[in-house]
Amino acid sequence: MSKMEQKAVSRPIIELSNVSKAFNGVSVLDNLNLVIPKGQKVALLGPSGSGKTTILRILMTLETIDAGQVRVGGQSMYEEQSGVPRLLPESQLRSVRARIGMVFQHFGLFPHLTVLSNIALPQILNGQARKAEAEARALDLLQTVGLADKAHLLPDQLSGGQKQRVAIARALALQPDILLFDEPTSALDPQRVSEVLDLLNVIGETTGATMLLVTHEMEFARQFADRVLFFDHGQIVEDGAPDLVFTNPQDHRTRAFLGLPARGV
Ligand SMILES: Nc1ncnc2c1ncn2[C@@H]1O[C@H](COP(=O)(O)OP(=O)(O)OP(=O)(O)O)[C@@H](O)[C@H]1O
Repeated sequence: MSKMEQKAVSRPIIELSNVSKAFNGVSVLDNLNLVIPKGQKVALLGPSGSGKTTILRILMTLETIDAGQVRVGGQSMYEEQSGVPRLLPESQLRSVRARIGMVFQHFGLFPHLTVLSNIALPQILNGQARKAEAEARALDLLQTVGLADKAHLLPDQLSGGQKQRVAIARALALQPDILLFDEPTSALDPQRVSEVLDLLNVIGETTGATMLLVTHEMEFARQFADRVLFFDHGQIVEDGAPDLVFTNPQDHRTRAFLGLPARGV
């Protein structure tokens, strides 16, 4: 049994059922269905504007859906009112939110806080730890991402790759079992990309977290993912193991995106 098949038999941690979303009347996600088993590492690929980031933002409740349902760990995030999905009240969403961490494309660090405080603060605000405990955990995480010696610097005193590692440490601080990454390598020099890949692999192995990653870098996706999804106009047009999807995609839109000849040519 392949790695992907093994994970496919474990229970789903994320389920999007018939999810639609439009911005200003323009459809971005079109009746989308997606089931992600616990522990899977999924790369989301596809043309710009195809809806990849919107999926991450919906899971973070930074966007709401127009139709359908989203479940995390079996818990629904929406209730239906007059046929329209409404996000559940904050008190009921808290446990879902606590499970999900996101690393944003441009890091999203607080510029006036030290690296250590950037990682400690969410734990304190979340009521997960008091200051001393939060800072001890932040230092541990900085060790994990190889930046223990930068704890007292401000984010602007770090390189892009280092900022990215701080953002990853901050997402890990709340011990989520789902991690979302929006183009984690797009702001980095090419030589830093393999460092991020190594770090994500270490995190995957040590935490067993389910990871969803939006990227435009095919080689990165191939090395990172158990499963690759290609999006086109808000639909998943290809879904499979990286080796299959990159070498022999079935859908003509994926083939065009990858620069492969149409089938039968
Ligand atoms: N808050 C918003 N308001 C209006 N339009 C939006 C909003 N968020 C996203 N969009 C639009 O929705 C579409 C899908 O955006 P999304 O960011 O999900 O695409 P993407 O596949 O991640 O693209 P990229 O690869 O360029 O990041 C785009 O056309 C975008 O302009």
